[in-house]
Amino acid sequence: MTEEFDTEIYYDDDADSSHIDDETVAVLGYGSQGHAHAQNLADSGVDVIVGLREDSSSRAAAEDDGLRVATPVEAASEASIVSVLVPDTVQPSVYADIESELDAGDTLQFAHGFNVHYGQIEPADDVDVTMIAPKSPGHLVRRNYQSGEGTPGLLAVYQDATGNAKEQALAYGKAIGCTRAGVVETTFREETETDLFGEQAVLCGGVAELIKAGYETLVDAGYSPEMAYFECLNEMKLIVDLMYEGGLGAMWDSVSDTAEYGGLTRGEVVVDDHARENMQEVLEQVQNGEFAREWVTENQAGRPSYRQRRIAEKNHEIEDVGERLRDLFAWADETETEAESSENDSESEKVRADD
Ligand SMILES: NC(=O)C1=CN([C@@H]2O[C@H](COP(=O)(O)OP(=O)(O)OC[C@H]3O[C@@H](n4cnc5c(N)ncnc54)[C@H](OP(=O)(O)O)[C@@H]3O)[C@@H](O)[C@H]2O)C=CC1
Ligand SMILES: CC[C@](O)(C(C)=O)C(=O)O
Ligand SMILES: [Mg+2]
Ligand SMILES: [Mg+2]
Repeated sequence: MTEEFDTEIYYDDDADSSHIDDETVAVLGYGSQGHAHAQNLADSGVDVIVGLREDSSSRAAAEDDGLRVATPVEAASEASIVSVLVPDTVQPSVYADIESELDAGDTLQFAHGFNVHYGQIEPADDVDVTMIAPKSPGHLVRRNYQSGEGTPGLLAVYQDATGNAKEQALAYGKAIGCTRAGVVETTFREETETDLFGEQAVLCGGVAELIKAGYETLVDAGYSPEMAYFECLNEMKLIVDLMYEGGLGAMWDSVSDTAEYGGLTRGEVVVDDHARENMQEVLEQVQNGEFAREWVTENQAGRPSYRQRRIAEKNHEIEDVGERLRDLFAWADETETEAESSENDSESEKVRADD
């Protein structure tokens, strides 16, 4: 454990596998996170049972991967740790089905705090409620486990009925490979609010809008779509790789002085005070529950706005240009292989299903 920072970071040596070795873990869902947790747990010697609907499209994949599969109710009934890895929007109804299968002293384990934090799931007082949230898409959680690297994650304890919740969560984090890289202790509230803000304002929403706005600015000014694609989307990965390896400094060191001066003076023109005020508003809507209420209502209404926005995003010109360009260049094969290996990525399956 290191205490160099205010937050504590836990590694393999801080986790005692005996807290999970003799338990049965029900992994509900076999999508992005579910397939990674289930396979990593099993490879770490933990008894795993995957909980899926009778007619689940994921059932064949889980069985092909050598895992036992049952319904969520059967799996929860057999297990002492229930890892809830179905989509956030269906977790409340799946929880309602399995609630009566939880015995005193069992554990409800999450990878994101949305439903507990916003009161969509109210666990009984006599169960432990914990979170190990890998800070990564599920396919990398699996890939990093297999390569030996591990994936950084967060640990939080919402409810400690047994007095053993944190130790068991750490053992779970070790079994899925997170403590190899490092696990940071946090709370359900902090994980939920920072995760939602990050994906909305920066990682997913912010970056996608920045890319499209840059692309449209160049194309509207008469530059070729191919140039705009390379400049605003393709090169993004190469720049972010440098930041990932060595922070912003590594990126500024590697680009030309011209890029560095231009970036340092013009970046703040684009992300100006107005953009920062908008970010603040996005954060407030996460903090005061407005986003959560909107997302719950959107689902209850059958996702009309979500579907419409997905279609518009898919039909953006940059997607067509990118598809054609990726086919023409050497890295196309590698990209395709990675996408194909993401068979369990239900996000991409959902998009395909909506097509
Ligand atoms: N995606 C990620 O990388 C990350 C996700 N998380 C969190 O992990 C959790 C899981 O997310 P994610 O992995 O994206 O989920 P997915 O969308 O990938 O989950 C899909 C899986 O859930 C099953 N499922 C869907 N609906 C039901 C249902 N009603 N009953 C039973 N099973 C069902 C699907 O099976 P079927 O074939 O039956 O539809 C499929 O196996 C969430 O809390 C999320 O916030 C945290 C960090 C990153
Ligand atoms: C960044 C998106 C994420 O929060 C994640 C992969 O961590 C998610 O909800 O998928
Ligand atoms: Mg996240
Ligand atoms: Mg998230």
